[in-house]
Amino acid sequence: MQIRTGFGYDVHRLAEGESLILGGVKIEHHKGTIAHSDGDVLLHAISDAILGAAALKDIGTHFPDTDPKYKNADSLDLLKLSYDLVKKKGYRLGNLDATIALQQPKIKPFIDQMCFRIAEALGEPTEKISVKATTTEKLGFVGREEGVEAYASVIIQAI
Ligand SMILES: Nc1ccn([C@@H]2O[C@H](COP(=O)(O)O)[C@@H](O)[C@H]2O)c(=O)n1
Ligand SMILES: C[C@@]1(CO)OP(=O)(O)OP(=O)(O)OC[C@H]1O
Repeated sequence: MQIRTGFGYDVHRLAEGESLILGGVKIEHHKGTIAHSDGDVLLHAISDAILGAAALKDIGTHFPDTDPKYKNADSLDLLKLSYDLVKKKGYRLGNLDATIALQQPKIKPFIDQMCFRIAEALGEPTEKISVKATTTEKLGFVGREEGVEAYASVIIQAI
């Protein structure tokens, strides 16, 4: 069985009054992400990891942030479309593991819901999906609450 790995990373700036959407879940907070789409940094990292595993470049290539079509786009749709490309190339998700780096708020209460939304968008069981969170102990731009980062790694398998 052919197995391939993929890795994704994304960062978005945080600003007062913007929406904070992570893993398809809206989280009430005084700050949110600045982006062309809905700014779901976690789903962008996961989409890049899935595309990268199949050597299909990245979401910026497939869904450019200069295209008005993707203004305020739901990143669950972009994730689904990314996975459609990977499946078309003959691969299925083995598993995915992701980490969000965010100083505030605590997002642990929303993690299961994020995994559910991701699994639903991919049409895969939740057992294949893992999402974690960390602060950066108040260090760097994440620690200063200027931005949020996400890292994702995946395995895909040839069907
Ligand atoms: N935005 C965040 C950051 C972290 N968590 C959870 O808290 C635990 C402790 O975080 P440290 O950065 O102090 O290690 C971490 O393991 C996460 O479960 C969170 O919910 N939201
Ligand atoms: C998602 C896209 C497309 O709207 O834009 P943004 O929401 O700005 O996100 P980013 O991760 O900077 O780039 C990927 C783009 O394709």
